[in-house]
Amino acid sequence: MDETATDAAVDAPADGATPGPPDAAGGDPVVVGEGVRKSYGDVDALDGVDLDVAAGEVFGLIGPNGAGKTTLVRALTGTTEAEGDLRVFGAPPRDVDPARIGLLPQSFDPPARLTARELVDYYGGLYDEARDTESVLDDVGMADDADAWYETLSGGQKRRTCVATAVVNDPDLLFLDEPTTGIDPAGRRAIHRLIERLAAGGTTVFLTSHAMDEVERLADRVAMLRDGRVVASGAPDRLVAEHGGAPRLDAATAEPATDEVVAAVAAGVRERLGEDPTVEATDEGLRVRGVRPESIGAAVDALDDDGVAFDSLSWSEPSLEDVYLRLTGEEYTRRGDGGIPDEAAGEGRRATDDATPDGGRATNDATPGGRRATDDAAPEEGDR
Ligand SMILES: Nc1ncnc2c1ncn2[C@@H]1O[C@H](COP(=O)(O)OP(=O)(O)OP(=O)(O)O)[C@@H](O)[C@H]1O
Repeated sequence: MDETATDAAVDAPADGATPGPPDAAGGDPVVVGEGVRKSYGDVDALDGVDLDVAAGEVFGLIGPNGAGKTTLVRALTGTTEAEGDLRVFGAPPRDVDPARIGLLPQSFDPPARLTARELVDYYGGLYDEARDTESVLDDVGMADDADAWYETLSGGQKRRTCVATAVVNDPDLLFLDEPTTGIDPAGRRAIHRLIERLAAGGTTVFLTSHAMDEVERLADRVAMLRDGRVVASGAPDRLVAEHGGAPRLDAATAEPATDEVVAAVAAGVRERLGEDPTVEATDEGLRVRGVRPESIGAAVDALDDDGVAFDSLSWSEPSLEDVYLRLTGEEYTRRGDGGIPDEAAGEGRRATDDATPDGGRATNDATPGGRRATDDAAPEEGDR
């Protein structure tokens, strides 16, 4: 667990200079990117990214659709060209021994008329040394379905099989681009356990995911990309402490909360808790921020005092998801003020205001295990 490598907030400087990445703790970083840039036509997919990943670390990369996560993974695995200084095990990505790298691309369509076992066997056969196929299938929860053709597997089973092909060479550095998309909870847990086991064994893991709970659970450090820039990075708990906001009490009310109700509840909470609360109308009802566990009763009493009829109540600590929502400016309340911090609202810039939010592109990811194709010649085509 590396708590020291990167400060909890690293915003790109206004003058465009690219500060050197903070030192990763304990020896040379396995992955280094300094001033990494990549454009597709007018779209700046990466706009000066600095990062470093220490050996044995699980590094989580998060960000909205189109933020540049997959492009960064591709740049770091040598499957696309990018400007800037990129080093993996101290070498340019394309010079790294593929046997040391595992790669699960975001989009990966292996031959459909092979069984899961044959696929893992096939990818394992590309290396001088590979793990035992059966144990890899077992790791991803595919042992029982190993004889089914890939094309007949469910979406989640396919993804598990793809994960298996990415780890069959027992890589030192594993890139997982949204590994659990479409996988059911049991399968997700199996993948999480696998990542934890690999990390415990010394594998460095570079993980992108939209599942904040997954990243919060697995990652030692997280970098958040927005519009091709790192807008925050650090250990998840530090990010939550600095950007997650206050604990909150959510009341689901039958009627939408009017401004009058919001003001009355705010006054009541202020009186009962002795603090200046933030009360907001949400889609579901009301949200009171800054309610500590010992104050939940007083906050509920304040709702009662004002005759707020609620169907349910929930209290929650801030999480990485709150950090994400605040720093992407996606936090939403019905009244629209959302509690979005000024620094988040003004951070970064929209490099691609007119870019399609989901990337709007064909599948063009790399083959797993470091056997590479590039998209540079035909960026819109699939490469598999
Ligand atoms: N091969 C390509 N050709 C043209 N534009 C591309 C290509 N790959 C990515 N882009 C653009 O670069 C930007 C970053 O895309 P990227 O796929 O890296 O984002 P992402 O963070 O991985 O998104 P998502 O969460 O949707 O997977 C997007 O605007 C996308 O449209």
